[in-house]
Amino acid sequence: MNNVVTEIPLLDISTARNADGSFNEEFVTALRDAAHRVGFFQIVAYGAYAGQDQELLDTIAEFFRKPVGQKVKLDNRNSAQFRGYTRMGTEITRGRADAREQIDYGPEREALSVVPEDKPYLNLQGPNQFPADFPQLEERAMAWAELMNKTGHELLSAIAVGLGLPEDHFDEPFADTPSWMGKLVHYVSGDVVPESGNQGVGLHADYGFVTLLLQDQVGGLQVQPYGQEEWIEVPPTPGALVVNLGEMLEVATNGYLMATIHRVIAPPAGVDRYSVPFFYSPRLDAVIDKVELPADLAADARGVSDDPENPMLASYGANVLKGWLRAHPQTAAIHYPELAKGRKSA
Ligand SMILES: O=C(O)CCC(=O)C(=O)O
Ligand SMILES: [Fe+2]
Repeated sequence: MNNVVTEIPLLDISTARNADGSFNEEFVTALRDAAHRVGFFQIVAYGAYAGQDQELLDTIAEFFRKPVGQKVKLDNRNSAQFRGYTRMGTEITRGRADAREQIDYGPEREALSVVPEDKPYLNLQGPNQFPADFPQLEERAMAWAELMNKTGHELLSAIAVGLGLPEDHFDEPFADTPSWMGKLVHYVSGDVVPESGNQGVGLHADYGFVTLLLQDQVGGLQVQPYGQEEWIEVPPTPGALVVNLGEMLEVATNGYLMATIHRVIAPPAGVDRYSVPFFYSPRLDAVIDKVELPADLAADARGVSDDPENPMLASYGANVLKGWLRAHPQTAAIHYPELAKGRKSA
């Protein structure tokens, strides 16, 4: 039985490589331990310019202070890609409204004109919705995404090395048209969205490979490491980025690495919380093969979670579309009526 985890590890990613460019063994071991045991950790020194994190959070706060009439011009119900603005309390997790509003965004590409019926997730390629009259939001969000893509690649390379694989093991599924996702999120207290209780976002695991999260100093993000009842808080830490693993890595490693369950408790009355989750993700049509683990690691693989409400799919596109349909039922009913009909809410 595992010991109870009480702390979220903190790693300095500027120590990830030796002077000759190879990965540093001590870093790789600490990363593997954090990823396996907790599934959540924080990193510092990831290469943001001084003040970049706060500037982004301030820009988001300024956007969300605009009247809702202006924000709904970017309504994600107009987007088959689920991009743009989600109104307060309309995103659903575990069947309950979340006390947050947000903008979802991704790579700016044209939607495909023809999508094969058996690959509906290819519809997720398409344009963003950003406010034309507040251009700094798009500029800063996209610059952030570039930094997060670099950081995500570095972390996944180090994770590969920790699993005894070549550092470029996971590169191919990310080549050409990777389908990363960013979110600009504003949480409010539960009394603003009474049906949420105090659910900022309900408990869930992330769909992709690696999530890189910028949170402000308010707090409320909680994690439930594998096999334990106790929730632990991810303490807001100036200069740090929170990292957690998604379902694709759990599938690929047969549960040696886990998509750890987490949630956000809504802030107290009158307090706003802002965060920027970034999901470092491969092409929509990527299918992830299981990796061959060294025997000592394979012995510690825990298998893939068997939650009938949340089957894990090796096809990245199918896995991510499953998540969008569940979280945004109104948008799903408009753009994916056949698929939306077939699923019960989870
Ligand atoms: O805002 C946060 O702190 C976490 C959000 C989250 O877990 C998600 O959007 O997947
Ligand atoms: Fe999450």
